[in-house]
Amino acid sequence: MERYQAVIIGGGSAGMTAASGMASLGAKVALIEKRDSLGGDCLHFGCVPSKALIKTANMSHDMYEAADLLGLSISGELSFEKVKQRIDNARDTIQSHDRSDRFTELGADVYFGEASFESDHIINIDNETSIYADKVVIATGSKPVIPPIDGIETVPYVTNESIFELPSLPGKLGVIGGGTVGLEMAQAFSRLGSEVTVFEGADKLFSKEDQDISRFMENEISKELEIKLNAKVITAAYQSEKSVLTVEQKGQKTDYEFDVILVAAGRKPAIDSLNLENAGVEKVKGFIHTDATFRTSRPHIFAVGDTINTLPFTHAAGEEAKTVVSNVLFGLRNKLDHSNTPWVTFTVPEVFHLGMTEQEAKDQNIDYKVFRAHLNKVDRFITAHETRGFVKFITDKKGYILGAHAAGTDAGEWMQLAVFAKKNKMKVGTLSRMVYTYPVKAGAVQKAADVYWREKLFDGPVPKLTKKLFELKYKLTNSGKQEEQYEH
Ligand SMILES: Cc1cc2nc3c(=O)[nH]c(=O)nc-3n(C[C@H](O)[C@H](O)[C@H](O)COP(=O)(O)OP(=O)(O)OC[C@H]3O[C@@H](n4cnc5c(N)ncnc54)[C@H](O)[C@@H]3O)c2cc1C
Ligand SMILES: NC(=O)c1ccc[n+]([C@@H]2O[C@H](COP(=O)([O-])OP(=O)(O)OC[C@H]3O[C@@H](n4cnc5c(N)ncnc54)[C@H](O)[C@@H]3O)[C@@H](O)[C@H]2O)c1
Repeated sequence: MERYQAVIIGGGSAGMTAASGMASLGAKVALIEKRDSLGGDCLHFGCVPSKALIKTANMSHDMYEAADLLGLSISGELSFEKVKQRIDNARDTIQSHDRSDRFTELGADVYFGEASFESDHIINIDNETSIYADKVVIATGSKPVIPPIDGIETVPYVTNESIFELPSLPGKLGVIGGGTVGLEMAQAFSRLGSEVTVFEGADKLFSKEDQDISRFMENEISKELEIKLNAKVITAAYQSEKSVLTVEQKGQKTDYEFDVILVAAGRKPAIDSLNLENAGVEKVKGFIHTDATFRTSRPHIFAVGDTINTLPFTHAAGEEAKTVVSNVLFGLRNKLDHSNTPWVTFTVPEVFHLGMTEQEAKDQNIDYKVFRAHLNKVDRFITAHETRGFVKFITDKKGYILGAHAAGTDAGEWMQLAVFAKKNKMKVGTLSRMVYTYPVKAGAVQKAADVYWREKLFDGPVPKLTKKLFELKYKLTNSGKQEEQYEH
């Protein structure tokens, strides 16, 4: 039986990072992936295809808007095949960076097959091969939750795993779940020309965001999409090649007919087939339970990424995997908390989230301050006619950043400044005292940060003191001059 210092199960964002880190340090490593290529959900069914779709949909939407605005006309029909080609092209280009030979060149052995625990140190691959692992990293990611809706199995619904393979653009698309996946997809399909309705069980959208952001975004998104809140999908049926959802809202039941249904009702860890019980690895609320060093209930077995209950994002999975490398190989106890890990929702406008929301600051009885700027006061956004949105910083009393939130065009790009400042324990005022090129979108960050100095300099005791000082100086200078005048 082949023996390894570390076996990594799952060749997605987390698994690939852990495997390349460990192999680069010279450890004998195996990486096991159940699909026939590496890359994981992010590459095949998640971030990459969805962002390629969103960009393409926005191009189409902006083109029609521009034509309208400039008196041009557009002819021809959108080719969904071409949309899919752009998605495939982006996927293929990134896939080439995630080739398995990149890992074999680093010295790792890559196995393609489904892994499960035979015992706490023996990993079985496809019921054929068994390998010995001194240490194990579980990085098997997550999969879509299919809610218990009567008849859902009779409907040919799609999830994020199949939506990018649709043969044609759906005329009418019903989306179950108004979370990140649901809204990003719903807006993109709507912008390509589908008629989209989103059914969200909760009473609001963007529920993890700061309340100002969620209220603003709910309003923005509702301008483009049909949103049904507090909507409970009770039954699903397939009739005459249409999917019919019966939805209960405010005690009333209504039937809606769609060409395609997207189920985007959340995700759960993909750990069912791992036989965790053979290794004694414990779960809590369906996630693998770990400590802050990513050790599970069995200290030689680690878990990272979407299998654990932290932040379900690619960059979070990657950072967890980096942290775990030295913990696995050198027995260190490096920890990672996600207080400086941002996330972005790639709707239009884009939403950026870092750290505490205002409500969280209130709940923790923190004496906080808020600094904000609206994009309609920022020249770059005014010149681009993209003034929908705002920036909001939440700081402690002294101005140290606790949270940073924004909605606006490309907010995910220009708000990265806030991550640097927060991680390096800077006051929000620091973001004011640097020279920004004029005019850039990051000017919104400066505008919000400027408020810190305005309050400090102009609302505090300083202006009173300087006023007195200037009055005194004026008197002294001018009283001499007046006497001189009288003498003449
Ligand atoms: C539609 C969509 C869009 C998203 N967009 C973004 C985004 O823009 N930005 C962002 O940060 N995050 C985004 N995410 C989230 C992101 O995809 C995940 O957080 C990330 O992929 C998690 O990485 P991971 O390594 O934990 O899991 P994955 O990347 O899913 O990798 C897990 C791998 O393990 C393999 N595997 C599973 N079981 C086994 C087994 N038994 N044996 C062997 N291999 C196994 C799987 O095949 C998979 O390749 C998106 C998710 C979705 C669904
Ligand atoms: N831009 C990004 O970084 C990005 C993009 C997409 C996904 N993701 C990640 O993927 C994760 C999963 O996304 P998701 O949108 O599937 O999950 P989610 O948890 O964000 O949203 C699921 C939504 O579905 C609703 N819901 C659940 N069951 C329902 C039902 N029966 N009827 C109506 N509504 C129902 C929930 O109330 C919730 O609002 C996210 O947490 C996110 O971390 C990230």
